[in-house]
Amino acid sequence: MLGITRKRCVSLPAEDAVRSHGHGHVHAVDFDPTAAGPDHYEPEPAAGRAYRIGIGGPVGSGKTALTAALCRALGGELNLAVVTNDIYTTEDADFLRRAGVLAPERIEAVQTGACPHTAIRDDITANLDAVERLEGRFPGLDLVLIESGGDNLTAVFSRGLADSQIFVVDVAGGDKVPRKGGPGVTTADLLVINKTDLADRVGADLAVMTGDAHRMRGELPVLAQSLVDTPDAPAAADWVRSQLPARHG
Ligand SMILES: Nc1nc2c(ncn2[C@@H]2O[C@H](COP(=O)(O)OP(=O)(O)OP(=O)(O)O)[C@@H](O)[C@H]2O)c(=O)[nH]1
Repeated sequence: MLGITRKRCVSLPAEDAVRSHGHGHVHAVDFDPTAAGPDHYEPEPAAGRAYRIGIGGPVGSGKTALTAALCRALGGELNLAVVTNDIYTTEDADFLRRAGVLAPERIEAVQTGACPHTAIRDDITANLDAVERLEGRFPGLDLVLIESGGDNLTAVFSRGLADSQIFVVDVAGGDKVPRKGGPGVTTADLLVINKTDLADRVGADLAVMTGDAHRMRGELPVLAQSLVDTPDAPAAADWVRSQLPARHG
């Protein structure tokens, strides 16, 4: 015995049943492994730094395309920068620079060298360094969009890195994806169902996708969009605008 209190599953007297959560025992601390919501006492972002929005989701769902669209929509009204994450390349940063959506020096590339979730959730140091370099280069930065590399349904941003997060899935992944859940689908501040223009071609039922998404997310917003039909993502841009004064003002 090490003489420290360890957070582990133990059996407690009946009066502590209030902490029971239905799998046959109670926890010694208020810990619910199925909890989906953020900490109610989550601190506000520190004044004087840029607001940070993480954009995550499965491979190829449209994260870079959404990032480009948001830069086009918001770059004229906000002091904006981007951090991209790729495993072995600077592919997404190169794409955004080539597309000319922001001045090249406003885009920083992080190479994770491992599964993307390791750099947005587990050890966020490289991403924080990139954000701080951008903040140093562009005083008064309003917003940094941090695009994750494509990962699976369990990959979400550490709240220490992103103030809000968008999770992007697409219809080509199949209309079963939203009901499969996972923290990206259930807890992201905005769920985007992308590539709605392809729904008929891949036999995906959009009503099923949005219905399942709302069922999995409760009150949290869901946005179905096509970046072919609306290349500047006006609804997603409005959502980003709504985040800034609410959390930063
Ligand atoms: N038809 C259609 N294609 C789209 C849409 N959004 C993105 N795409 C295309 O889907 C492909 C993948 O988009 P990306 O934005 O690179 O996807 P990503 O999630 O950043 O991909 P990774 O970074 O590799 O995970 C590209 O060819 C995009 O042009 C859309 O709304 N409709």
